Amino acid sequence: MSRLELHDIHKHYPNVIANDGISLRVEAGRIHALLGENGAGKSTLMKIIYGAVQPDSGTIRWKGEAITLRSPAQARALGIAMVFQHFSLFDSLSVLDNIWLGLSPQWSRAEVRQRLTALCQRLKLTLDADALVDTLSVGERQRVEIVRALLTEPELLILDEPTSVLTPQAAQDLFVLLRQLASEGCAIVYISHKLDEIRQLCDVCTVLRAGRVVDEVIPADCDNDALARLMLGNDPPTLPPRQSGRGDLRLSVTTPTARLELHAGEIVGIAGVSGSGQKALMAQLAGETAGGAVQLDGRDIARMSPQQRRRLGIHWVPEERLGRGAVPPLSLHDNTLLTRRDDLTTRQGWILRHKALTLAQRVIKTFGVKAPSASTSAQQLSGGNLQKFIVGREIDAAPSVLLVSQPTWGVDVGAASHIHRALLALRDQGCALLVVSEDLTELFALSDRIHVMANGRLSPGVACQDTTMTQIGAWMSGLWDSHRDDGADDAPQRPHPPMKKFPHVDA
Ligand SMILES: Nc1ncnc2c1ncn2[C@@H]1O[C@H](COP(=O)(O)OP(=O)(O)OP(=O)(O)O)[C@@H](O)[C@H]1O
Repeated sequence: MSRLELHDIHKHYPNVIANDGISLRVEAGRIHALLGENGAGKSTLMKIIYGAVQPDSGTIRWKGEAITLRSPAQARALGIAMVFQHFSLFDSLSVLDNIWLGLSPQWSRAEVRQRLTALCQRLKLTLDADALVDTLSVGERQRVEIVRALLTEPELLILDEPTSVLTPQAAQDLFVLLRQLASEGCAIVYISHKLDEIRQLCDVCTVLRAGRVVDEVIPADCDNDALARLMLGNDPPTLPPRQSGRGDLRLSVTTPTARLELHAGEIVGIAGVSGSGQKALMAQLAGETAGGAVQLDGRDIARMSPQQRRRLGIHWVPEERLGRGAVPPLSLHDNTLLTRRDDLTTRQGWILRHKALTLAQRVIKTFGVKAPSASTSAQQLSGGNLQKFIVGREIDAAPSVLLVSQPTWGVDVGAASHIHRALLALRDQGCALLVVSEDLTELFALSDRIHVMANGRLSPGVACQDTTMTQIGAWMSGLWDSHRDDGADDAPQRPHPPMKKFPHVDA
Protein backbone atom coordinates (compact mmCIF):
# COMPACT_ATOMS: atom_id res chain seq x y z
CA MET A 1 0.00 0.00 0.00
CA SER A 2 1.34 3.40 -0.98
CA ARG A 3 1.84 6.07 1.65
CA LEU A 4 0.11 8.55 -0.66
CA GLU A 5 -1.77 8.00 -3.86
CA LEU A 6 -3.12 10.70 -6.14
CA HIS A 7 -5.57 9.85 -8.89
CA ASP A 8 -6.56 12.14 -11.77
CA ILE A 9 -6.03 15.45 -9.95
CA HIS A 10 -7.28 18.54 -11.79
CA LYS A 11 -6.78 22.14 -10.79
CA HIS A 12 -7.67 25.18 -12.91
CA TYR A 13 -6.84 28.80 -12.24
CA PRO A 14 -8.30 31.57 -14.37
CA ASN A 15 -6.78 31.02 -17.84
CA VAL A 16 -4.40 28.30 -16.60
CA ILE A 17 -4.71 24.55 -16.12
CA ALA A 18 -2.13 24.01 -13.39
CA ASN A 19 -2.80 20.26 -12.91
CA ASP A 20 -4.41 18.35 -15.75
CA GLY A 21 -5.22 14.84 -14.55
CA ILE A 22 -2.17 13.96 -12.46
CA SER A 23 -1.82 10.48 -10.93
CA LEU A 24 1.09 9.63 -8.66
CA ARG A 25 2.08 7.08 -5.99
CA VAL A 26 4.49 8.03 -3.24
CA GLU A 27 5.93 5.08 -1.30
CA ALA A 28 7.19 4.92 2.29
CA GLY A 29 10.98 4.93 2.53
CA ARG A 30 11.50 6.41 -0.92
CA ILE A 31 12.65 9.81 -2.10
CA HIS A 32 10.42 10.80 -4.99
CA ALA A 33 11.51 13.65 -7.24
CA LEU A 34 9.10 15.90 -9.05
CA LEU A 35 10.69 17.53 -12.06
CA GLY A 36 9.20 20.01 -14.49
CA GLU A 37 9.88 23.39 -16.02
CA ASN A 38 8.70 26.61 -14.38
CA GLY A 39 4.93 26.65 -14.26
CA ALA A 40 4.57 22.90 -14.94
CA GLY A 41 2.32 22.58 -11.88
CA LYS A 42 4.63 21.07 -9.24
CA SER A 43 3.96 23.54 -6.43
CA THR A 44 0.22 23.45 -7.07
CA LEU A 45 0.23 19.66 -6.76
CA MET A 46 2.23 19.81 -3.54
CA LYS A 47 -0.07 22.46 -2.07
CA ILE A 48 -2.97 20.12 -2.84
CA ILE A 49 -1.23 17.32 -0.93
CA TYR A 50 -0.60 19.73 1.93
CA GLY A 51 -4.24 20.89 2.04
CA ALA A 52 -3.31 24.47 1.15
CA VAL A 53 -5.07 24.32 -2.21
CA GLN A 54 -8.24 22.35 -3.03
CA PRO A 55 -8.29 20.35 -6.27
CA ASP A 56 -11.21 20.79 -8.67
CA SER A 57 -11.48 17.00 -8.96
CA GLY A 58 -9.50 13.81 -8.32
CA THR A 59 -8.85 11.45 -5.42
CA ILE A 60 -6.23 11.49 -2.67
CA ARG A 61 -5.52 8.32 -0.68
CA TRP A 62 -3.43 8.41 2.49
CA LYS A 63 -2.19 4.94 3.48
CA GLY A 64 -4.93 3.43 1.31
CA GLU A 65 -7.79 5.51 2.66
CA ALA A 66 -9.56 8.14 0.55
CA ILE A 67 -9.33 11.55 2.24
CA THR A 68 -10.29 15.14 1.59
CA LEU A 69 -7.64 17.55 2.74
CA ARG A 70 -9.24 20.81 3.75
CA SER A 71 -6.35 22.57 5.46
CA PRO A 72 -2.62 22.36 6.18
CA ALA A 73 -3.50 21.75 9.85
CA GLN A 74 -5.34 18.59 8.81
CA ALA A 75 -2.40 17.50 6.64
CA ARG A 76 0.05 18.12 9.51
CA ALA A 77 -2.16 16.10 11.87
CA LEU A 78 -1.83 13.18 9.45
CA GLY A 79 1.96 13.52 9.44
CA ILE A 80 2.50 15.56 6.26
CA ALA A 81 5.03 18.38 6.46
CA MET A 82 6.03 20.83 3.77
CA VAL A 83 8.89 23.24 3.22
CA PHE A 84 7.71 25.92 0.81
CA GLN A 85 9.74 27.74 -1.80
CA HIS A 86 8.48 31.03 -0.40
CA PHE A 87 8.94 31.44 3.29
CA SER A 88 6.11 31.56 5.77
CA LEU A 89 7.87 33.15 8.72
CA PHE A 90 7.08 36.14 10.91
CA ASP A 91 9.87 38.66 10.38
CA SER A 92 9.45 40.33 13.75
CA LEU A 93 9.74 37.09 15.76
CA SER A 94 12.82 35.11 16.67
CA VAL A 95 13.81 31.86 14.98
CA LEU A 96 12.78 29.93 18.09
CA ASP A 97 9.36 31.59 18.34
CA ASN A 98 8.69 31.03 14.67
CA ILE A 99 9.45 27.35 15.08
CA TRP A 100 7.62 27.00 18.38
CA LEU A 101 4.45 28.65 17.01
CA GLY A 102 4.47 26.36 13.99
CA LEU A 103 4.69 23.17 16.08
CA SER A 104 2.28 21.13 18.10
CA PRO A 105 1.18 23.00 21.27
CA GLN A 106 2.16 20.07 23.52
CA TRP A 107 5.84 21.11 23.35
CA SER A 108 7.02 23.86 25.66
CA ARG A 109 9.26 26.62 24.34
CA ALA A 110 12.21 25.19 26.31
CA GLU A 111 11.58 21.76 24.84
CA VAL A 112 11.49 23.17 21.34
CA ARG A 113 14.79 24.97 21.98
CA GLN A 114 16.36 21.70 23.11
CA ARG A 115 15.10 19.73 20.10
CA LEU A 116 16.17 22.52 17.78
CA THR A 117 19.70 22.55 19.16
CA ALA A 118 19.96 18.77 18.87
CA LEU A 119 18.67 18.75 15.29
CA CYS A 120 21.00 21.57 14.22
CA GLN A 121 23.94 19.65 15.67
CA ARG A 122 22.89 16.52 13.82
CA LEU A 123 22.43 18.50 10.61
CA LYS A 124 25.58 20.59 11.16
CA LEU A 125 23.45 23.69 10.66
CA THR A 126 24.25 27.00 12.27
CA LEU A 127 21.08 28.66 13.43
CA ASP A 128 20.87 31.30 16.13
CA ALA A 129 17.60 30.46 17.91
CA ASP A 130 17.29 33.97 19.31
CA ALA A 131 17.99 35.92 16.12
CA LEU A 132 15.07 37.88 14.68
CA VAL A 133 13.98 36.43 11.33
CA ASP A 134 14.10 39.94 9.91
CA THR A 135 17.89 39.92 10.24
CA LEU A 136 18.37 36.59 8.43
CA SER A 137 19.42 36.03 4.85
CA VAL A 138 17.27 33.88 2.57
CA GLY A 139 19.60 30.92 3.14
CA GLU A 140 19.16 31.19 6.88
CA ARG A 141 15.38 31.55 6.52
CA GLN A 142 15.39 28.41 4.40
CA ARG A 143 17.17 26.60 7.22
CA VAL A 144 14.49 27.73 9.70
CA GLU A 145 11.77 26.34 7.43
CA ILE A 146 13.57 23.02 7.01
CA VAL A 147 14.22 22.42 10.70
CA ARG A 148 10.65 23.43 11.57
CA ALA A 149 9.33 20.77 9.19
CA LEU A 150 11.78 18.13 10.43
CA LEU A 151 10.93 18.74 14.07
CA THR A 152 7.37 17.47 13.41
CA GLU A 153 8.88 14.03 12.61
CA PRO A 154 6.73 13.71 9.46
CA GLU A 155 5.64 10.53 7.64
CA LEU A 156 5.59 12.44 4.37
CA LEU A 157 7.93 15.34 3.88
CA ILE A 158 7.53 17.64 0.89
CA LEU A 159 10.49 19.84 0.00
CA ASP A 160 10.09 22.51 -2.68
CA GLU A 161 13.60 23.40 -3.88
CA PRO A 162 15.21 23.10 -0.47
CA THR A 163 18.79 23.50 -1.64
CA SER A 164 18.35 26.58 -3.80
CA VAL A 165 20.11 28.73 -1.23
CA LEU A 166 22.25 26.09 0.51
CA THR A 167 25.96 25.67 -0.15
CA PRO A 168 27.05 22.43 -1.81
CA GLN A 169 28.30 21.12 1.56
CA ALA A 170 25.09 22.06 3.38
CA ALA A 171 23.14 20.40 0.58
CA GLN A 172 25.18 17.20 1.00
CA ASP A 173 24.49 17.29 4.75
CA LEU A 174 20.79 17.67 4.01
CA PHE A 175 20.92 14.68 1.65
CA VAL A 176 22.47 12.52 4.36
CA LEU A 177 19.65 13.50 6.66
CA LEU A 178 16.97 12.91 4.01
CA ARG A 179 18.39 9.45 3.26
CA GLN A 180 18.34 8.68 6.94
CA LEU A 181 14.73 9.86 7.24
CA ALA A 182 13.80 7.71 4.25
CA SER A 183 15.56 4.68 5.73
CA GLU A 184 13.44 5.18 8.85
CA GLY A 185 10.32 4.92 6.66
CA CYS A 186 9.53 8.54 5.86
CA ALA A 187 8.25 9.20 2.33
CA ILE A 188 9.85 12.23 0.76
CA VAL A 189 8.71 14.29 -2.22
CA TYR A 190 11.54 16.38 -3.53
CA ILE A 191 11.10 19.24 -6.01
CA SER A 192 14.26 20.59 -7.56
CA HIS A 193 15.55 22.05 -10.79
CA LYS A 194 19.03 20.70 -10.06
CA LEU A 195 19.31 17.58 -12.16
CA ASP A 196 22.52 16.38 -10.51
CA GLU A 197 20.80 16.45 -7.14
CA ILE A 198 17.84 14.47 -8.38
CA ARG A 199 20.10 11.83 -9.90
CA GLN A 200 22.20 11.61 -6.77
CA LEU A 201 19.43 11.62 -4.20
CA CYS A 202 16.12 10.38 -5.54
CA ASP A 203 14.86 6.81 -6.03
CA VAL A 204 12.22 7.71 -8.57
CA CYS A 205 11.37 10.81 -10.59
CA THR A 206 8.02 11.91 -12.03
CA VAL A 207 8.34 14.40 -14.86
CA LEU A 208 5.58 16.98 -15.38
CA ARG A 209 5.01 19.11 -18.43
CA ALA A 210 2.16 21.63 -18.73
CA GLY A 211 0.27 20.11 -15.80
CA ARG A 212 0.53 16.49 -16.97
CA VAL A 213 2.74 13.53 -16.09
CA VAL A 214 4.93 12.84 -19.12
CA ASP A 215 7.10 10.07 -17.64
CA GLU A 216 8.30 8.33 -14.52
CA VAL A 217 11.97 7.29 -14.50
CA ILE A 218 14.72 6.00 -12.22
CA PRO A 219 16.92 9.13 -12.16
CA ALA A 220 20.14 7.22 -11.44
CA ASP A 221 19.69 5.49 -14.81
CA CYS A 222 19.39 8.80 -16.71
CA ASP A 223 21.94 11.46 -17.57
CA ASN A 224 21.21 15.17 -17.13
CA ASP A 225 20.54 15.70 -20.82
CA ALA A 226 17.93 12.95 -20.86
CA LEU A 227 16.17 14.41 -17.81
CA ALA A 228 16.28 17.94 -19.27
CA ARG A 229 14.89 16.66 -22.57
CA LEU A 230 12.02 14.86 -20.84
CA MET A 231 11.19 18.00 -18.92
CA LEU A 232 11.51 20.58 -21.69
CA GLY A 233 10.37 18.42 -24.58
CA ASN A 234 13.51 19.38 -26.53
CA ASP A 235 17.26 19.83 -26.10
CA PRO A 236 18.32 22.43 -23.54
CA PRO A 237 20.09 25.50 -24.97
CA THR A 238 23.84 25.92 -24.50
CA LEU A 239 25.86 28.96 -23.47
CA PRO A 240 27.44 31.02 -26.25
CA PRO A 241 31.25 31.36 -26.48
CA ARG A 242 32.85 34.09 -24.41
CA GLN A 243 34.18 37.00 -26.41
CA SER A 244 34.39 40.30 -24.67
CA GLY A 245 37.33 41.99 -22.97
CA ARG A 246 37.63 43.98 -19.81
CA GLY A 247 36.96 47.70 -20.26
CA ASP A 248 37.18 50.76 -18.04
CA LEU A 249 36.60 50.69 -14.31
CA ARG A 250 32.93 51.49 -13.61
CA LEU A 251 31.89 50.72 -10.04
CA SER A 252 34.15 50.21 -7.06
CA VAL A 253 33.84 49.86 -3.33
CA THR A 254 36.54 49.57 -0.73
CA THR A 255 35.71 47.19 2.09
CA PRO A 256 37.83 46.65 5.22
CA THR A 257 39.40 43.51 3.74
CA ALA A 258 39.48 44.00 -0.03
CA ARG A 259 38.56 46.29 -2.86
CA LEU A 260 35.80 45.24 -5.23
CA GLU A 261 36.01 46.59 -8.75
CA LEU A 262 33.57 46.12 -11.60
CA HIS A 263 34.87 46.92 -15.06
CA ALA A 264 32.80 47.42 -18.18
CA GLY A 265 32.44 44.16 -20.08
CA GLU A 266 33.12 41.80 -17.19
CA ILE A 267 31.18 39.70 -14.75
CA VAL A 268 32.44 39.52 -11.19
CA GLY A 269 31.02 36.68 -9.11
CA ILE A 270 30.57 36.71 -5.35
CA ALA A 271 30.55 33.24 -3.82
CA GLY A 272 29.77 32.43 -0.22
CA VAL A 273 27.33 30.89 2.18
CA SER A 274 24.13 32.94 2.28
CA GLY A 275 24.21 35.31 5.23
CA SER A 276 27.94 36.02 5.06
CA GLY A 277 27.49 39.71 4.30
CA GLN A 278 26.40 39.62 0.65
CA LYS A 279 23.14 41.37 1.48
CA ALA A 280 24.93 44.29 3.16
CA LEU A 281 27.35 44.58 0.25
CA MET A 282 24.51 44.67 -2.28
CA ALA A 283 22.61 47.23 -0.19
CA GLN A 284 25.70 49.43 -0.07
CA LEU A 285 26.28 49.23 -3.82
CA ALA A 286 22.60 49.69 -4.72
CA GLY A 287 22.13 52.62 -2.34
CA GLU A 288 19.75 51.02 0.13
CA THR A 289 22.26 51.84 2.82
CA ALA A 290 24.24 55.05 2.51
CA GLY A 291 27.95 55.41 3.12
CA GLY A 292 31.09 53.42 2.42
CA ALA A 293 33.57 54.23 -0.30
CA VAL A 294 31.40 53.61 -3.37
CA GLN A 295 32.43 55.19 -6.65
CA LEU A 296 30.94 55.13 -10.12
CA ASP A 297 33.30 56.22 -12.91
CA GLY A 298 35.53 57.81 -10.29
CA ARG A 299 32.66 59.82 -8.76
CA ASP A 300 31.61 59.40 -5.13
CA ILE A 301 28.05 58.06 -5.11
CA ALA A 302 28.00 56.77 -1.53
CA ARG A 303 25.24 59.11 -0.42
CA MET A 304 23.04 58.75 -3.47
CA SER A 305 19.63 57.09 -3.17
CA PRO A 306 18.76 53.93 -5.14
CA GLN A 307 16.66 56.08 -7.50
CA GLN A 308 19.57 58.44 -8.18
CA ARG A 309 21.85 55.49 -8.80
CA ARG A 310 19.35 53.98 -11.23
CA ARG A 311 19.43 57.23 -13.17
CA LEU A 312 23.17 56.69 -13.53
CA GLY A 313 22.54 53.23 -14.94
CA ILE A 314 22.95 51.01 -11.87
CA HIS A 315 20.19 48.39 -11.64
CA TRP A 316 19.91 45.44 -9.33
CA VAL A 317 17.94 42.31 -8.58
CA PRO A 318 17.52 41.60 -4.86
CA GLU A 319 17.55 38.05 -3.51
CA GLU A 320 13.98 38.23 -2.17
CA ARG A 321 11.61 37.99 -5.10
CA LEU A 322 8.38 38.61 -3.23
CA GLY A 323 8.29 41.75 -1.14
CA ARG A 324 11.43 43.42 -2.50
CA GLY A 325 11.79 42.30 -6.11
CA ALA A 326 8.04 42.52 -6.63
CA VAL A 327 4.91 43.59 -4.75
CA PRO A 328 2.89 40.34 -4.58
CA PRO A 329 -0.71 41.64 -5.02
CA LEU A 330 0.17 44.11 -7.80
CA SER A 331 -0.08 43.22 -11.47
CA LEU A 332 3.07 42.61 -13.46
CA HIS A 333 2.65 45.89 -15.31
CA ASP A 334 2.33 47.81 -12.05
CA ASN A 335 5.41 45.97 -10.81
CA THR A 336 7.42 47.49 -13.65
CA LEU A 337 7.00 50.84 -11.87
CA LEU A 338 9.04 49.63 -8.90
CA THR A 339 12.33 50.06 -10.73
CA ARG A 340 11.47 51.61 -14.09
CA ARG A 341 9.57 54.69 -12.94
CA ASP A 342 11.64 57.15 -14.93
CA ASP A 343 10.89 55.35 -18.18
CA LEU A 344 7.19 55.14 -17.39
CA THR A 345 6.18 58.57 -16.09
CA THR A 346 5.93 62.06 -17.58
CA ARG A 347 8.05 64.90 -16.20
CA GLN A 348 5.05 65.97 -14.15
CA GLY A 349 4.89 62.51 -12.59
CA TRP A 350 1.92 61.10 -14.52
CA ILE A 351 2.15 57.36 -14.99
CA LEU A 352 2.10 56.26 -18.62
CA ARG A 353 0.10 53.07 -18.11
CA HIS A 354 0.24 51.98 -21.74
CA LYS A 355 4.05 52.15 -21.57
CA ALA A 356 4.11 50.10 -18.37
CA LEU A 357 1.87 47.56 -20.06
CA THR A 358 4.07 47.40 -23.16
CA LEU A 359 7.17 47.00 -21.01
CA ALA A 360 5.62 44.17 -18.99
CA GLN A 361 4.46 42.45 -22.18
CA ARG A 362 7.94 42.79 -23.69
CA VAL A 363 9.60 41.23 -20.63
CA ILE A 364 7.03 38.41 -20.59
CA LYS A 365 7.72 37.67 -24.26
CA THR A 366 11.50 38.06 -24.25
CA PHE A 367 12.05 36.00 -21.13
CA GLY A 368 9.37 33.39 -21.80
CA VAL A 369 7.53 34.23 -18.57
CA LYS A 370 4.49 31.97 -18.27
CA ALA A 371 1.73 34.35 -17.24
CA PRO A 372 -1.79 34.63 -18.64
CA SER A 373 -1.30 38.38 -19.17
CA ALA A 374 0.56 41.46 -17.93
CA SER A 375 -2.39 42.12 -15.61
CA THR A 376 -1.75 38.90 -13.68
CA SER A 377 -0.62 39.64 -10.13
CA ALA A 378 2.97 38.80 -9.20
CA GLN A 379 1.81 36.35 -6.53
CA GLN A 380 -0.06 34.27 -9.11
CA LEU A 381 3.12 33.43 -10.98
CA SER A 382 5.07 30.27 -10.23
CA GLY A 383 8.33 31.01 -8.39
CA GLY A 384 10.61 30.55 -11.39
CA ASN A 385 8.41 32.62 -13.67
CA LEU A 386 8.40 35.53 -11.25
CA GLN A 387 12.19 35.32 -11.06
CA LYS A 388 12.39 35.45 -14.86
CA PHE A 389 10.13 38.52 -14.85
CA ILE A 390 12.19 40.39 -12.24
CA VAL A 391 15.55 39.63 -13.85
CA GLY A 392 14.07 40.45 -17.28
CA ARG A 393 12.70 43.80 -16.06
CA GLU A 394 16.19 44.91 -15.01
CA ILE A 395 17.98 43.55 -18.08
CA ASP A 396 15.39 45.34 -20.24
CA ALA A 397 16.56 48.64 -18.69
CA ALA A 398 19.88 48.17 -20.56
CA PRO A 399 21.84 49.03 -17.41
CA SER A 400 25.49 50.00 -17.51
CA VAL A 401 25.99 48.27 -14.15
CA LEU A 402 23.85 45.32 -13.09
CA LEU A 403 23.98 43.76 -9.64
CA VAL A 404 22.17 40.43 -9.43
CA SER A 405 21.57 38.29 -6.40
CA GLN A 406 20.82 34.60 -7.03
CA PRO A 407 19.89 35.12 -10.72
CA THR A 408 18.48 31.66 -11.32
CA TRP A 409 17.08 30.77 -7.94
CA GLY A 410 14.17 28.39 -8.56
CA VAL A 411 14.49 28.68 -12.32
CA ASP A 412 14.39 25.57 -14.55
CA VAL A 413 17.43 24.58 -16.66
CA GLY A 414 16.01 26.01 -19.88
CA ALA A 415 15.14 29.35 -18.31
CA ALA A 416 18.38 29.45 -16.31
CA SER A 417 20.32 29.10 -19.51
CA HIS A 418 18.20 31.88 -21.04
CA ILE A 419 19.00 34.20 -18.10
CA HIS A 420 22.69 33.27 -18.25
CA ARG A 421 22.81 34.08 -21.94
CA ALA A 422 21.08 37.41 -21.34
CA LEU A 423 23.66 38.28 -18.64
CA LEU A 424 26.55 37.32 -20.92
CA ALA A 425 25.04 39.35 -23.76
CA LEU A 426 24.80 42.37 -21.46
CA ARG A 427 28.44 41.89 -20.56
CA ASP A 428 29.38 41.68 -24.22
CA GLN A 429 27.61 45.00 -24.73
CA GLY A 430 29.91 46.55 -22.13
CA CYS A 431 27.80 46.31 -18.98
CA ALA A 432 29.66 45.72 -15.70
CA LEU A 433 27.98 42.91 -13.78
CA LEU A 434 28.13 41.61 -10.24
CA VAL A 435 26.55 38.21 -9.67
CA VAL A 436 26.00 36.96 -6.12
CA SER A 437 25.25 33.26 -6.05
CA GLU A 438 25.64 30.24 -3.83
CA ASP A 439 25.82 28.07 -6.90
CA LEU A 440 29.50 27.67 -7.72
CA THR A 441 28.74 25.97 -11.02
CA GLU A 442 26.78 29.02 -12.06
CA LEU A 443 29.50 31.39 -10.91
CA PHE A 444 32.21 29.50 -12.78
CA ALA A 445 30.06 29.43 -15.93
CA LEU A 446 29.45 33.19 -15.85
CA SER A 447 32.22 35.01 -14.05
CA ASP A 448 35.49 36.46 -15.26
CA ARG A 449 36.62 36.99 -11.68
CA ILE A 450 35.39 35.68 -8.34
CA HIS A 451 35.47 37.03 -4.81
CA VAL A 452 34.22 35.16 -1.77
CA MET A 453 32.34 36.54 1.21
CA ALA A 454 32.77 34.83 4.55
CA ASN A 455 31.81 36.17 7.99
CA GLY A 456 31.20 39.62 6.57
CA ARG A 457 34.68 39.79 4.95
CA LEU A 458 35.38 40.08 1.26
CA SER A 459 38.20 37.97 -0.18
CA PRO A 460 40.56 39.21 -2.87
CA GLY A 461 39.43 38.69 -6.43
CA VAL A 462 40.78 35.83 -8.49
CA ALA A 463 40.39 35.18 -12.20
CA CYS A 464 38.15 32.18 -12.78
CA GLN A 465 40.69 30.28 -14.86
CA ASP A 466 43.30 30.71 -12.10
CA THR A 467 41.20 29.02 -9.44
CA THR A 468 39.12 25.92 -8.82
CA MET A 469 35.85 25.14 -7.10
CA THR A 470 37.83 23.41 -4.36
CA GLN A 471 39.85 26.55 -3.67
CA ILE A 472 36.77 28.78 -3.70
CA GLY A 473 35.07 26.23 -1.43
CA ALA A 474 37.97 26.56 1.04
CA TRP A 475 37.80 30.35 0.83
CA MET A 476 34.13 30.12 1.78
CA SER A 477 35.30 29.25 5.27
CA GLY A 478 37.42 32.41 5.31
CA LEU A 479 40.75 30.79 4.43
CA TRP A 480 42.29 33.07 1.82
CA ASP A 481 44.79 35.16 3.74
CA SER A 482 47.87 33.80 1.97
CA HIS A 483 46.50 34.88 -1.42
CA ARG A 484 47.47 38.15 -3.11
CA ASP A 485 44.66 40.15 -4.71
CA ASP A 486 44.84 40.10 -8.50
CA GLY A 487 41.60 41.97 -9.00
CA ALA A 488 43.20 45.41 -9.06
CA ASP A 489 43.43 47.71 -12.05
CA ASP A 490 46.71 46.28 -13.27
CA ALA A 491 45.31 42.75 -13.67
CA PRO A 492 46.48 41.45 -17.05
CA GLN A 493 43.99 40.76 -19.82
CA ARG A 494 43.43 37.03 -20.02
CA PRO A 495 41.93 34.92 -22.75
CA HIS A 496 38.56 33.51 -21.80
CA PRO A 497 38.33 29.78 -21.14
CA PRO A 498 36.84 27.64 -23.89
CA MET A 499 33.11 27.62 -24.32
CA LYS A 500 31.38 25.50 -21.78
CA LYS A 501 28.03 23.85 -22.08
CA PHE A 502 25.54 25.03 -19.47
CA PRO A 503 26.91 22.99 -16.56
CA HIS A 504 23.60 22.00 -14.98
CA VAL A 505 22.89 19.86 -18.00
CA ASP A 506 26.35 18.39 -18.51
CA ALA A 507 26.14 14.64 -18.16
N1 LIG B 1 -2.95 31.32 -7.04
C1 LIG B 1 -2.83 31.25 -8.38
N2 LIG B 1 -3.63 31.97 -9.19
C2 LIG B 1 -3.52 31.89 -10.54
N3 LIG B 1 -2.63 31.10 -11.18
C3 LIG B 1 -1.81 30.36 -10.41
C4 LIG B 1 -1.85 30.39 -8.99
N4 LIG B 1 -0.89 29.54 -8.51
C5 LIG B 1 -0.29 29.00 -9.59
N5 LIG B 1 -0.84 29.50 -10.73
C6 LIG B 1 -0.45 29.15 -12.10
O1 LIG B 1 -0.47 27.72 -12.24
C7 LIG B 1 0.62 27.27 -13.04
C8 LIG B 1 1.44 26.24 -12.28
O2 LIG B 1 2.14 26.91 -11.23
P1 LIG B 1 3.04 26.15 -10.17
O3 LIG B 1 3.46 27.15 -9.14
O4 LIG B 1 2.34 24.94 -9.70
O5 LIG B 1 4.29 25.73 -11.08
P2 LIG B 1 5.68 25.07 -10.69
O6 LIG B 1 5.84 23.86 -11.55
O7 LIG B 1 5.75 24.86 -9.23
O8 LIG B 1 6.70 26.20 -11.17
P3 LIG B 1 8.13 26.71 -10.55
O9 LIG B 1 9.13 25.68 -10.92
O10 LIG B 1 8.37 28.00 -11.27
O11 LIG B 1 7.91 26.89 -9.08
C9 LIG B 1 1.42 28.52 -13.43
O12 LIG B 1 1.03 28.90 -14.72
C10 LIG B 1 0.99 29.55 -12.40
O13 LIG B 1 1.06 30.85 -12.93
